[in-house]
Amino acid sequence: MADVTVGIVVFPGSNCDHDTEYAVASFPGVKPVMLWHNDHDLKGCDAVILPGGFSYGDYLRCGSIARFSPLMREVIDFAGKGRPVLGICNGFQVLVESGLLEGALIRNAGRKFVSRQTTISVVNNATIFTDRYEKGEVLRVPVAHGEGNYYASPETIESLEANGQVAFRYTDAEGNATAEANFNGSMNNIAGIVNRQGNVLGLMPHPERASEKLLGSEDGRKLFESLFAHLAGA
Ligand SMILES: NC(=O)CC[C@H](N)C(=O)O
Repeated sequence: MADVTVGIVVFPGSNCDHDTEYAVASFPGVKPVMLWHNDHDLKGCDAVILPGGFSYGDYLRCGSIARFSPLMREVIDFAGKGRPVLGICNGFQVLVESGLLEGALIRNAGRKFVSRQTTISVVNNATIFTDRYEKGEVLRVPVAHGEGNYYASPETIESLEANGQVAFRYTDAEGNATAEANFNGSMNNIAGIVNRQGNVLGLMPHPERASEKLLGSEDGRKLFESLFAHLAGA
């Protein structure tokens, strides 16, 4: 695989930045580059990842202050040019607050922070982030969030579904989108979506925490593999 560089944006309060760096660095030919939120330069990276955490202490709403970080102007511009941007958990929240993805992430149904293993299914495997998965493949990927309840207007939900923008759904181990699997109350069991152009993905589960056997699951690896193969032109 040709060398690719992946920028990981560090906000004050990020706490999955180094987990993400570790996971990214485990792929041959892929170099993680840490990017400070207060800079203005994406340093020529081929893709940008907004990692999980508690940017700005989750004040107001998760991601709502991080969205105004100087580097986010560059990220919005980069995404507008069709370049790949991935937001994981708090990163997903920053993406919806920035308007790069539709909808909102509100308090979990049950009002509690939830940290646990989940099962999710690949709904759309025809994206640059998911094409190494089978359609309907069931993955074990952990979550840890307080505001992961995906919400949007019925019209938006309808268009996300119709356009194949739902990338992942919370399901049971058989791939059924049951109410029990939907622990945070997300509309249509939505765990991750892409933008209309397909170059921006946000998801609440943490693929970087499911990237090697020792962590209990490797099911998140193919997400990175899909993206990195795309970047390398493979
Ligand atoms: N792991 C995370 O990124 C958590 C995101 C955010 N702090 C929340 O609780 O919803």
